Amino acid sequence: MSAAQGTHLPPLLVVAAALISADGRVLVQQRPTGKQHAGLWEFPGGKVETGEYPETALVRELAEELGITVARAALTPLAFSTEAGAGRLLVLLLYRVHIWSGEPRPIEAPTIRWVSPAELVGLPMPPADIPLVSALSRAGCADLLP
Ligand SMILES: Nc1nc2c([nH]c(=O)n2[C@H]2C[C@H](O)[C@@H](COP(=O)(O)OP(=O)(O)OP(=O)(O)O)O2)c(=O)[nH]1
Repeated sequence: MSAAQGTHLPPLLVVAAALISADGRVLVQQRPTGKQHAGLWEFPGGKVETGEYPETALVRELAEELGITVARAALTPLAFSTEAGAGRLLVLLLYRVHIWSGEPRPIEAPTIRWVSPAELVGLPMPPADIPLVSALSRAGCADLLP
């Protein structure tokens, strides 16, 4: 079945965060070995569980992956993308986040990095991230500040 025809499976909803530092840099993390897209850089986040609100899922994922606490009110929708994956449509929602408590540390990922929107463009990332990176780099560092 072609991507244009869609699939019979419901879309896979994934939420992710562009954590933005005081100087306008964005946090990315490397996907762990053994997972799809291993070694590529991604925005922290993960799958929305059945019955879960996207924002609740992202608050949960940021605590699990980076050890930080984020209020739902601190999540601002930034961009989204869709990608026809292996038999299932991925819908990726990206939120911007300026306020959190705790120091982000790589709990599940091998490495995290803070990069400028321009540096993001050159990083190897999953295909669904490309439109999100374009949205971020169009915004530029100054526009990303709160
Ligand atoms: N978190 C995240 N996932 C992304 C990005 N880009 C992208 O294509 N994905 C895809 C990869 C996976 O197919 C899916 C997220 O899966 P995941 O394995 O990170 O989700 P999870 O944390 O819930 O992991 P798990 O419990 O199922 O192992 O979304 C991104 O920037 N961030």
